[in-house]
Amino acid sequence: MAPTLSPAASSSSSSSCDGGGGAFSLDRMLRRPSSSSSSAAAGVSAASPDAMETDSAVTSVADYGFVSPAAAAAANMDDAGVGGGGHAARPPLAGPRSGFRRLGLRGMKQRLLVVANRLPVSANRRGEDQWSLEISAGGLVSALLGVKDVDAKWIGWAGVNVPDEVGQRALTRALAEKRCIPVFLDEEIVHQYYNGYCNNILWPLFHYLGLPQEDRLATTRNFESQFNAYKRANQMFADVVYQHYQEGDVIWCHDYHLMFLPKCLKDHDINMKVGWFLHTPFPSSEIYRTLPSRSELLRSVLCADLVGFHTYDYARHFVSACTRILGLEGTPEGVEDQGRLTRVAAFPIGIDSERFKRALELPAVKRHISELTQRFAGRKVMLGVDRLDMIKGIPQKILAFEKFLEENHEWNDKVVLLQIAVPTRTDVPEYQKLTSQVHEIVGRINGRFGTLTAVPIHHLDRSLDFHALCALYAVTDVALVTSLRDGMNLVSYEYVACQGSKKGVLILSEFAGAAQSLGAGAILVNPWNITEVADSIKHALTMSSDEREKRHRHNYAHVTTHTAQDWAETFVCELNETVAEAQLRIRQVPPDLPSQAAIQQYLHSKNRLLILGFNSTLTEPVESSGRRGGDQIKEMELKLHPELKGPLRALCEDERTTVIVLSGSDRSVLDENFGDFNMWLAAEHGMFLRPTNGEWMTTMPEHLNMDWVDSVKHVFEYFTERTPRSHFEHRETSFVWNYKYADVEFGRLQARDMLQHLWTGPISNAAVDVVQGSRSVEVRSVGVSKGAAIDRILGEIVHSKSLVTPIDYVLCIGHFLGKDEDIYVFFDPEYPSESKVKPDSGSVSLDRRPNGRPSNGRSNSRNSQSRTPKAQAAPERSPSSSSSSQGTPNSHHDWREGSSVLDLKGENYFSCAVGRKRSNARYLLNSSEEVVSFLKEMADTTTAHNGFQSGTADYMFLDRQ
Ligand SMILES: O=P(O)(O)OC[C@H]1O[C@H](O[C@H]2O[C@H](CO)[C@@H](O)[C@H](O)[C@H]2O)[C@H](O)[C@@H](O)[C@@H]1O
Ligand SMILES: O=c1ccn([C@@H]2O[C@H](COP(=O)(O)OP(=O)(O)O)[C@@H](O)[C@H]2O)c(=O)[nH]1
Repeated sequence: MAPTLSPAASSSSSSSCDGGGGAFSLDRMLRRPSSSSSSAAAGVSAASPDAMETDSAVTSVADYGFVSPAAAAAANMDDAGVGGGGHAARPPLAGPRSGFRRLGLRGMKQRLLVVANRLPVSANRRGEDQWSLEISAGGLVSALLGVKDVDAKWIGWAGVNVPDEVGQRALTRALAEKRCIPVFLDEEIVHQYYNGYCNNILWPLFHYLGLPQEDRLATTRNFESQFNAYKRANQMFADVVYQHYQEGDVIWCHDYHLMFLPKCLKDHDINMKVGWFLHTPFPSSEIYRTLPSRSELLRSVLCADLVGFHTYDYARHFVSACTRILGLEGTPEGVEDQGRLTRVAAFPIGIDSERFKRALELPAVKRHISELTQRFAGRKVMLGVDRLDMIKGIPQKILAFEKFLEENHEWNDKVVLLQIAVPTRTDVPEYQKLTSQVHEIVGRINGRFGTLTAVPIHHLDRSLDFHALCALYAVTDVALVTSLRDGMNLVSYEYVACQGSKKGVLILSEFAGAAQSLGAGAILVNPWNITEVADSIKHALTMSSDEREKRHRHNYAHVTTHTAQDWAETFVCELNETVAEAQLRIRQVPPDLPSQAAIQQYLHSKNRLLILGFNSTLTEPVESSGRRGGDQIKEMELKLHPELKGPLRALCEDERTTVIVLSGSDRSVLDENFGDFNMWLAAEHGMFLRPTNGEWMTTMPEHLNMDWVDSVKHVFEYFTERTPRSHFEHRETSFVWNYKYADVEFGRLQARDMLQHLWTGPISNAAVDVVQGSRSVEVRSVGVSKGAAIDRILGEIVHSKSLVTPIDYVLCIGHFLGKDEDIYVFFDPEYPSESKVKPDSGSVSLDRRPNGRPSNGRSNSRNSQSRTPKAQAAPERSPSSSSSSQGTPNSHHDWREGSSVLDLKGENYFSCAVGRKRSNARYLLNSSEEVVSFLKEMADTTTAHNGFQSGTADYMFLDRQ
């Protein structure tokens, strides 16, 4: 499995995937169709002849083949790529990375649907129903073409507007030959979605160029419609996926064009396996958060099961954006939202290096090489190959070259820079401006340094075919990659792959993803530092052959072992594993509270106990998200949800119901919110108890050691002062430091540091528990926990109410920290009794009661629960100390001995965690809003039920004294 948030090593780490057995296969995509099959389809003409393959051993870029139906049939595969004996017809793949988990029916292979904005071919119309197809240039296309042995279809836009049905049908047929499926986008949507939102907004932003600044108002106005078009376009891609999806397929969405797609897909079918990979950088959250639609896009991407990036940095930025902007939990594995994990990892892409090496052996390429060698004899040749995009730093590169010429006159006639600038996104004004800017600089420099016979810069505004490109890569002495930002940059990989004999030097921008993999062998530069780049050019041109060789060897080893195929296999394998793990996790998540059953059992029971947490259970929701963090002041002042007042009062007034609010908050907070309710209040995790209409008393175990308080206070003050927007609460038996509103990453670091202090500092031997929440650190005396307290609280209630009927219904709802979840277990009749006493739980302190009588721990309690109830009055006790303002409950009684106060079986015990998926509770409610609806319904139903019964039965009052 790929290590998450660390590079998913693309060469060896996926061997575990083989465990799934069988070959996952995308291989047809790369098979070269026979000439008959490629021209046989009606209306399909061959791609441009100069790009056609001349050596049968190597596939050319132009028809880098997708399987034809005939070829598929020959391999016993149907057109959908799922054939009866498909995989048997093919030899098993060699090597440790060859296997992907095979899912689905025996003999069928898992299929991959690659969804990317662009198909790997662009279509040119040759007549009403005639199309020619040509490979499109670009990193993503090159990488996926390098992926062999996977059974895939590619869904995307053919890069052309086809308004008529005849044309659409013909193109669909032609593309089917290449296992491509078109998404038809009309001109307006392409303008708004592709030129607008993708290339004018997301692309510059993701490459740190910021949002468009001129004419702010117009941008804001356009933004809305462009974003809507973006969503619409993503939905159109999704619609095509639905049509072709078969259960078990893997859907791999690519790039910033399709950030909305994971959501569309999961909304349609939650069981789809969806991966999303970003080919560009993901910027620092400080840049990303300027995007108006930032949250919607993040949330949509998080719908995917697996989210991949080229580098660890991009993955880290993404997780950081999710924590800071959405307020979600970033974990080493990814991003967690309400217990659902989206795995996030780095999967550095590679190339099909063998294809380049083989190409160098082709006669056509050799011819090119010899022509170029002659043409530039006596001069060193430097090469730049880029799409004409501002992120590629072409002007900066040329200016650095100018500076080099300026400072090194001896090189004036001895070096040439060949710059291939492939036109791209030519409809976007920014790109048009860049073209003129580059032309102007090139013209100026050539004018300045050129001679009658030679110019220093050869600038080509066009793409080259594969053979010409390989030849160029092979003959040049230096490659100059000066991207201002670049997701990876495959040109640098391709250059290294073709330099087996020459061992030329790679000058590489430190802002390209490739710098992380090729940084050791390349000369790394900051492209903004023109002087540094100029110096590096000199260094490269004058480098000793020994140094060149060493550097080259390093990079060559990387490029030839981290291939595109490894990349894709690792990603798909990881996606399969992620989904399998998620399914396991889901199985462990408790089910939703069966509210009807809980209400019906409640109605038909005679003596009920409701234990309710307060914070995030009964409180009114406060909008809170990440950095802005909602309303801190409001949230710090806990308030009972206004809609709960009525229902809660109705439940409390029912004679057969005892309600306890059990909270970590201190007494004043509970007094303020529940002072006039007919209920029991337990503050500070149950260390203080207030009976209905009574006074507070303490339930603290005797000898509770509080010597640690001063030291802890000192540590908490120290960290609060140094962590903006954090705060701490000092309670009688605990301290809580809360950093929910602080910068999440800083808060987490500070928390880690604080824990170090607490564990190793002056209180390391104190009798305290350090409890970590998701954004808090709490220190409590040993023995302070809700589970431990409930034992004492229950004893107190039993006494005060002189119970004659056993409690035959318990509902316990709370958003409790792990440590306090022992309360769920305390009542659970089906929980093994041994596990109810946790070594560090407060129940241990019960055994130290001064009367020396063992409190029986949980086993007695459990025995009594499982016995047939015999209503017994609880033992007599001395007058309650609850009348004193700070009394102590009778600690000598043992309310369970010889009595059966609990009559709980599985069906009348409902423990329920709020908003936590990992819980010991039996059930879940997802939010405090759900708690509100549930308690309302319970109260309403009970009122109606009691009303109906009141005329006929008085028994409800008979069970109590
Ligand atoms: O289709 P276009 O709009 O013309 O753009 C071409 C592609 O450019 C981007 O490529 C990125 O992917 C490469 C492979 O992962 C990576 O090496 C490079 O750094 C990126 O810029 C873009 O992400 C693709 O979607 C475009 O198709
Ligand atoms: O004339 C050309 C120039 C470049 N490329 C290919 O375009 C890709 C560029 O990928 P890169 O990752 O360097 O950058 P991107 O253009 O995707 O941002 C490489 O695979 C090149 O081989 C091409 O096919 N024809």
